[in-house]
Amino acid sequence: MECKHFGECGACKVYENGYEAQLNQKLKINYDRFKNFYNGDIKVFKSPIQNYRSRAEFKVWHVEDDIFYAMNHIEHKGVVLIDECPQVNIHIEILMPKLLKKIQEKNIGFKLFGADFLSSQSGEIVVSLLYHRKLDDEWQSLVKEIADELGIYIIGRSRKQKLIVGQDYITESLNINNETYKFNYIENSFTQPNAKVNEQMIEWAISSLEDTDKDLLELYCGAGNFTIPFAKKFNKVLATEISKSSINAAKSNMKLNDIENIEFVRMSVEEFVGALDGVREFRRMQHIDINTYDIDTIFVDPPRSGMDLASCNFSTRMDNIIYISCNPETLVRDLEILSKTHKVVDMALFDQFPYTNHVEMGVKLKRY
Ligand SMILES: C[S@@+](CC[C@H](N)C(=O)[O-])C[C@H]1O[C@@H](n2cnc3c(N)ncnc32)[C@H](O)[C@@H]1O
Repeated sequence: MECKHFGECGACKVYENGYEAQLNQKLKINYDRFKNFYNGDIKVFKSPIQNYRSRAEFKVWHVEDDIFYAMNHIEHKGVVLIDECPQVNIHIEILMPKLLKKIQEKNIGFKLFGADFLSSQSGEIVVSLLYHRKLDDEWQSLVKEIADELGIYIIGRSRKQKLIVGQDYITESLNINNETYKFNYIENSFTQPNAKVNEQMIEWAISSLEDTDKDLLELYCGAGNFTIPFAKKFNKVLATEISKSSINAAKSNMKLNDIENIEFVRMSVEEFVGALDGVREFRRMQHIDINTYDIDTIFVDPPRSGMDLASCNFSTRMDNIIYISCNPETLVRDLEILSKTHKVVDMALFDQFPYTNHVEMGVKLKRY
């Protein structure tokens, strides 16, 4: 396990023991939860025990003339003031107190209620400052000074306003099977929160792909996090996603990695499945001739709500299904449908969210 104190660190030992105990507990719960679908070994992919989160959202709390980072209390009403946060990556952790100090020095804290951080592993950072007031030119010039002094990008957000100081994205490098992939992560769009676990998740998913000369269909592709490292394994890839900013980022990420065989389409899964079945025509699908695709594998990574019934039924037309889930409860519901035609042949637990009850699961299914 990584220790940021570079040695025999008592504090880290305490973290590590607590971490392992909780991870074992999560594993036990999920063996039990999925026992009706799978009784092989669940592969486990661990997180660093601290400094693992590449993005984090805090409230900004005002106490008289002072301001603090804060979070909602988990057990009761009210907030917890935060003076250190070892969960965020080391670059965000170092930045947090410095930024707060600058906000006070430059007097730009009036009606500031939130600060969202997004960082790459190399330390490129964009911070969104959220306000209950209109932001003016004076704010912009003071914030430019802060951004320059701290070497970060800052976005000011208030109702119907988004002011960009620098740029509204960072570029992350992921190491996947000893190759480097670059991704532009756009502020306020979905990105995987735990970079080290994300790398392991993509590697597991690649290892689950069959060698094939056929094509891949991906639903819920985001900014191409899986799509781009997958592309070499397939002749062509068709990938869909509902968010406009994510699909635009996915297209630019494809270019950033010199990949050409992916077609990204902005469509909800519901629209896409309907369009393929001819229920309705969509202009956004007009340039795609689905008959030129020979798809035998589908990869899905839905939000916490899981897939809908129509998309689950649609997926069962494929020989191979790979499902990444950030909510085991909706995964169980969806497996009830998928397992009627497909057998679960492999499962993995990714500890994206240490010290919480949440886990990310990976499932590989093959047609009976
Ligand atoms: C868990 S994220 C995964 C994104 C991507 N695979 C990644 O690893 O970064 C789920 C994605 O599903 C998208 N999404 C949510 N509801 C959707 C829907 N009904 N149809 C298509 N995409 C949807 C979200 O915008 C988000 O990008």
